[in-house]
Amino acid sequence: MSTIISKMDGVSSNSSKRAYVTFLAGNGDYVKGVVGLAKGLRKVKSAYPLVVAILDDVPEEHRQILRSQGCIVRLIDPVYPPNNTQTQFAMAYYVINYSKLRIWGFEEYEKMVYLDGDIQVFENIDHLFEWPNGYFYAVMDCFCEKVWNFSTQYKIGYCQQCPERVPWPAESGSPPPLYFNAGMFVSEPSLVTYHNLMEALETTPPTAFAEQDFLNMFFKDIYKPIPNVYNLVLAMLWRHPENVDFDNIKVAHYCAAKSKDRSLGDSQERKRT
Ligand SMILES: O=c1ccn([C@@H]2O[C@H](COP(=O)(O)OP(=O)(O)O)[C@@H](O)[C@H]2O)c(=O)[nH]1
Ligand SMILES: OC[C@H]1O[C@H](O[C@@H]2[C@@H](O)[C@H](O)[C@@H](O)[C@H](O)[C@@H]2O)[C@H](O)[C@@H](O)[C@H]1O
Repeated sequence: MSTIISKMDGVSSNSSKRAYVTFLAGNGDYVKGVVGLAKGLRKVKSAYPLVVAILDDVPEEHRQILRSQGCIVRLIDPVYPPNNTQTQFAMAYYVINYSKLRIWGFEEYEKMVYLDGDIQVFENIDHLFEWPNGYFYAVMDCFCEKVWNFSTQYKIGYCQQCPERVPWPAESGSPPPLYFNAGMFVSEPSLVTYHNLMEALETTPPTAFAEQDFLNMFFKDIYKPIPNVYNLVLAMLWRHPENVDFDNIKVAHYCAAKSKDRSLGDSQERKRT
């Protein structure tokens, strides 16, 4: 049962209990993305710190670089989904992204804005912390990229970004619930929510989009779609330009295959995406 505890509404949050949070694993180029994120948040004069949840395989040199950029570096243990040899992740490395779930245990914070390391912030988004408690705010994803080719949506050409283009077939029942991209979200850390996440994970077979699928299931009752100016998944530019408010983009998410080469360098680690 996914019980999510949130502070009473109307109880104003203490600003020292707010933080931007990101996740870093490995010794490759993602650290460049996180440094870019830290610089971007500083450039737009964010009032809150960037906490970097790192796995133990992040080298000390990278940790020092992050600290020199004013980041708070928090070591977390990895989180692995229940063993299931049948699982075919959309990208093999997605399994490491389950470790993001540890951040709900950061109970020293009342509210967090999570941003992937391949995200850049171009305008101040501190106002997200003022949004009412008790909801999971995130941007709707797009199903049109090849990485979705295992899915029914992709096979029939359905995308939630333009449900009128290819309507969901009546014979397949109701259309899938709105589905968010887990590269950016606003949520409230709490030990109860964290323990419920971990407990639910133990009995949830892993699926293609790993923790993103899991988070969509867990938070489905309180999910609130927000404008894609807060997490512009790059593929939206060529898949759904009509849905992009080009003059007001605040956050760009370089998660399309190959887009990272431009943002994170062209190392071996990037080749896999
Ligand atoms: O080897 C890895 C894989 C992922 N990440 C972190 O997990 C996030 C999500 O992974 P990725 O960006 O590859 O997913 P995408 O949004 O491109 O699907 C990254 O932005 C990083 O913050 C990381 O640090 N090292
Ligand atoms: O582990 C699953 C990941 O799923 C999401 O990435 C996907 C998704 O956005 C697809 O729609 C894109 O087509 C694809 O390129 C991209 O990798 C999150 O951004 C990431 O943080 C992480 O949760």
